[in-house]
Amino acid sequence: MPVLVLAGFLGSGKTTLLNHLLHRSGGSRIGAIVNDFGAIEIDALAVAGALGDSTVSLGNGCLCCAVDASELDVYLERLARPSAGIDVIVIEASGLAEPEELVRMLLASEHPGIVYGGLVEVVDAVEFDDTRAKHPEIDRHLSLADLVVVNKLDRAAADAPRVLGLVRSLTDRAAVVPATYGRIDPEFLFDCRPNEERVGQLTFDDLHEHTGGEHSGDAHADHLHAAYDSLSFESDSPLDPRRLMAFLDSRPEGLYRIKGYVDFGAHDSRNRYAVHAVGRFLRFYPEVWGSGDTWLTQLVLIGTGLDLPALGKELEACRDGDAPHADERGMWGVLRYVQESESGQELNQELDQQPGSEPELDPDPDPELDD
Ligand SMILES: Nc1nc2c(ncn2[C@@H]2O[C@H](COP(=O)(O)OP(=O)(O)OP(=O)(O)O)[C@@H](O)[C@H]2O)c(=O)[nH]1
Repeated sequence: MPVLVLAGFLGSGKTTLLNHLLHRSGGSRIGAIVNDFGAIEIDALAVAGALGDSTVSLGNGCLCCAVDASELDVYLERLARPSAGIDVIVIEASGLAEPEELVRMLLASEHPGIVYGGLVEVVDAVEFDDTRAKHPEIDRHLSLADLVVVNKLDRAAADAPRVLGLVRSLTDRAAVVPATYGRIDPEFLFDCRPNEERVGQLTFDDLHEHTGGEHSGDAHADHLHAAYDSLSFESDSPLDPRRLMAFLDSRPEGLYRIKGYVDFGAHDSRNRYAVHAVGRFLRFYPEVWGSGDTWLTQLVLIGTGLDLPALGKELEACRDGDAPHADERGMWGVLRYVQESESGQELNQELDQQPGSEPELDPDPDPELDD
């Protein structure tokens, strides 16, 4: 059974692409191993409808460091057994994982039924230049890829030819596929074949180094995630939408990624709100609460140079002390960042936040009434 690695920097669209594949894979059944950087497994929660036999979640830390190949084998074994009826396994790496390490782990796997199926890298076309400037190692990741999906082209239409050309120049014969919301033909995935030469470059010593001995503390010092911290926040009392918006509006530059689910209590008792921030991009996605759901807020914040205790306190201060008296205007700030439908995407394209600024789209018919 082929096992593919789905990698790409924080927020590039890996979970979105995986969800697309899970919905559109035709007759083929995809097993997923989802690896989250934060302690709360937001990505696993977001992998739609697939939780159960065909999805395994590995939380809290990058797979490239958190488990060794034999642990990964246990998870592969679970998905690869014939009774699971799975045709291909996709490992969604955390946005800070080292793809090379994951490939090595798969090549070192002792599971007889699996074969390394290639590396898929997802690129955020909007953030690509900034991400490369901050993390030159991204170029190396792309050079190892067998398929590169240049995503978010809806937000980078004018720049698409340049970004696609640049990505092509950084890859080594990999297929480069343009995409929006990760909507690629699943055939690309099944056709994705690892380049034997690149795989051959990972020597026996590399494999031995990774699987044979203890990791020394320094072995991972140059990994992308070494400079990143994460904060996981959970609250069973609802958050006040105005306070949360004030927090988000003033979030520090280093806070690159926020993801999770927010309970606004009586402000909207029908929906929880999935929230995603990637750089200055911010969106909320209302999702109707299920009857068995526990009403909770669960957030993961990831970034560099963060004062985590201070951020934690600020989030705690977003708790709503006055929940039963929710007024309908309280949600307006949040609703400005809701993408109503995919056809409404154009409206939202220009909504990306500038630090401290208000978005242009204003659903408030009478700004005087706003507090
Ligand atoms: N406009 C736009 N937004 C997108 C596109 N693809 C993904 N997004 C949004 O980008 C945000 C991050 O997407 P995810 O799929 O969670 O990204 P990820 O790579 O799994 O994130 P991490 O696991 O944190 O690294 C979400 O708000 C998505 O809805 C796209 O093509 N266009």
